Amino acid sequence: MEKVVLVTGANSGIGLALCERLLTEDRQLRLCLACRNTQRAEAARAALLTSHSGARVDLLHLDVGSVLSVLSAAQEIKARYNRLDFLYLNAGIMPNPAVDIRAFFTGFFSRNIINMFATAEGLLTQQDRPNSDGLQEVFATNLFGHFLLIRELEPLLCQPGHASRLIWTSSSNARRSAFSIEDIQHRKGKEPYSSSKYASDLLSLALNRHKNNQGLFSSVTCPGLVMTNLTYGILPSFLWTLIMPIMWLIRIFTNTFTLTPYNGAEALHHLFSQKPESLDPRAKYHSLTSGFGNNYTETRQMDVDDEMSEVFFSKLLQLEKVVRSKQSQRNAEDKANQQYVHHAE
Ligand SMILES: NC(=O)C1=CN([C@@H]2O[C@H](COP(=O)(O)OP(=O)(O)OC[C@H]3O[C@@H](n4cnc5c(N)ncnc54)[C@H](OP(=O)(O)O)[C@@H]3O)[C@@H](O)[C@H]2O)C=CC1
Ligand SMILES: CC(C)CCC[C@@H](C)[C@H]1CC[C@H]2C3=C(CC[C@]12C)[C@@]1(C)CCC(=O)C[C@@H]1CC3
Repeated sequence: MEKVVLVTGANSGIGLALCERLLTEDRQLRLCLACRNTQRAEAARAALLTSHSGARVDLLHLDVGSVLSVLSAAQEIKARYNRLDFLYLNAGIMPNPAVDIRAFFTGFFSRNIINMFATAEGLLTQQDRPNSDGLQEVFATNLFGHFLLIRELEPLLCQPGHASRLIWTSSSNARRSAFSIEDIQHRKGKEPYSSSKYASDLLSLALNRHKNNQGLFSSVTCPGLVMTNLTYGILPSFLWTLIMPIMWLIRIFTNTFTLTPYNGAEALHHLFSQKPESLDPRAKYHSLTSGFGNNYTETRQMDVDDEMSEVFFSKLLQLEKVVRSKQSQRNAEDKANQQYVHHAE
């Protein structure tokens, strides 16, 4: 039976590399690239079909940071497919990043150097802002849009006698200290990216608790440090060019510098062939690359607890209600406006 796999943020970086790897693994696959940028999505599809002629690759417009787009994309998915085996929740942003150079040099000459390079702890801040739905953009894109998508797709994902899988692209930058259960959207802090990734770790745990008995299994991955559009946005390009040889050198000392999207997609690809029974709901699956360039996946325990994940889950359900009712109000207003224009004409 052909598997249906949907990947969000599939037009570049880790998402696109994952699609390449999945098509190499399973030629029968029906792959759906869910992307917000249609032009880039078409280019990605063309590239995939060049290396895998005859493959079944569909496109779907999805801006995961927009409630309206998520709701209409979900309708489209339910109309197109009668099953969804894998949903890769991969799209992500890190807007306006800034590196704390002083913290970098302090860390560089300390015992914390390896951890600093692996997790960017204390190094990175971002500036976030509310989007047109009134949600913080990083939270909306990296977490809430995906949550809403899962909720909308439950009829496909939770089918009796059939297991479906969620696979999150989290990060080594996900830190409990950056997340506040009182401020789940991270309105007040300067580490919305770290907070949103920690939130995905919490949500995955809660989803497993609530949905495993309905055949839905969630896992969290960490791709390591990968050179993609997201990372290239952190430093000016001349600086990346300057430090690139150093980055390849550091790779000898830390296996988390996976660097290429192909390597970064290792754990995401590894999970594709794992049976649901073998998954650990509290584990993060890390893509790692040895100094000799060999890829492997390692499981490490996440710093998450049941109580916090449960509170977080109920807060998300509450927010979902608010967001849905706002959206229906908007739809009603739009309809009324259209009727008004129609009558006026
Ligand atoms: N690179 C790294 O070192 C690491 C990355 N990650 C995570 O990996 C994931 C993939 O990022 P990466 O490949 O590095 O970076 P890229 O910028 O190459 O890929 C990000 C993808 O997400 C898409 N995207 C962003 N916002 C939206 C949106 N609102 N709706 C739909 N798609 C969207 C982008 O599409 P578009 O072309 O439209 O912008 C793009 O396809 C992210 O979740 C990131 O946080 C985690 C750890 C490390
Ligand atoms: C100032 C310079 C000479 C050197 C700066 C190096 C940093 C830019 C990088 C060191 C650790 C990196 C890292 C990430 C981004 C780039 C670094 C901060 C991530 C935060 C990228 C996105 C992730 O999800 C995790 C990465 C962890 C490590």
